[in-house]
Amino acid sequence: MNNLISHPAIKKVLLTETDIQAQVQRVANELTEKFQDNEQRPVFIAALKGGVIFATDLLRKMPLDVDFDFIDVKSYSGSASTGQVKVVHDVNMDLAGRDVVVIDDIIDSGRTMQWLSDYFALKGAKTVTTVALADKREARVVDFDVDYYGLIVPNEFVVGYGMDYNNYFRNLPVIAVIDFDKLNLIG
Ligand SMILES: O=P(O)(O)OC[C@H]1O[C@H](OP(=O)(O)OP(=O)(O)O)[C@H](O)[C@@H]1O
Ligand SMILES: Nc1nc2[nH]cnc2c(=O)[nH]1
Repeated sequence: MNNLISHPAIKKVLLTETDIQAQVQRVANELTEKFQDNEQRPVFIAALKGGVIFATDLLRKMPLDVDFDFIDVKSYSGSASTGQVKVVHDVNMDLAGRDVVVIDDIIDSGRTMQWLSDYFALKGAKTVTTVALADKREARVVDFDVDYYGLIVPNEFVVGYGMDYNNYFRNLPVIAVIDFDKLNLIG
C-alpha cells in the first residue's frame, strides 16, 4: 500500500504530527483554564467531518468533565466554497443556557464558523466559544475572529488531520499543501 505522505499530490508538509500535537496541547491547556471552574459542564460540539480528528485529540488532553456532541455541516465541493452552509446532521442536545464550544479543523472564508456561532446562539446557548486547529486568516470573506486556534496557515488549500480534498487525505497525519497539477493521480 502507498504511503499517503509520499503521495505525488502532496506538495509540501507544513506541520508534522509532533508540531500538531504541541499546538493541540496548548489549546487544550487554554480551554481547561477557561472552563475548569464552570459550575455546569461545557458542551463541546465537533463540526463533522473535518473537525472530528482535532476534537477527539483535544478532548483527550483536557482533564475536564464535558458533554460532547456533533453537527455535520458542509459548504465545500473540491477546493471551492459553495458560499452556503448546509446542515447534513444536527446536534441532539438541548443547548439552552449551556456554554457551547464549537470545534472545527479550519477557518477559511469564515462562513462556516460564523454560521455555526449564530446557529448555536439561536438555539439558546448562554455562550459560544469557537476553536479551530488552523486559521487561514488571509482568506476571510466575512469579518470573523476565532477565539482559540492552533496555527495560522497560508492562503493555500491544505489537507490532512481531518482536512480533505473530495474526501481524500483526511487521515493524513500531517498538515500539507496539495499540488493541484497532480490531483489526477488521486485514487
Ligand atoms: O471558513 P470556511 O470557508 O467556511 O471553510 C471552513 C469549512 O470548510 C470545511 O468543511 P467542508 O464544507 O469541506 O465539510 P467537511 O468538514 O465535511 O469536509 C472545514 O471543515 C470547515 O468546516
Ligand atoms: N481541506 C480543506 N478544506 C478547507 N475548507 C476551507 N478551506 C480549506 C482548506 O484549505 N483545506
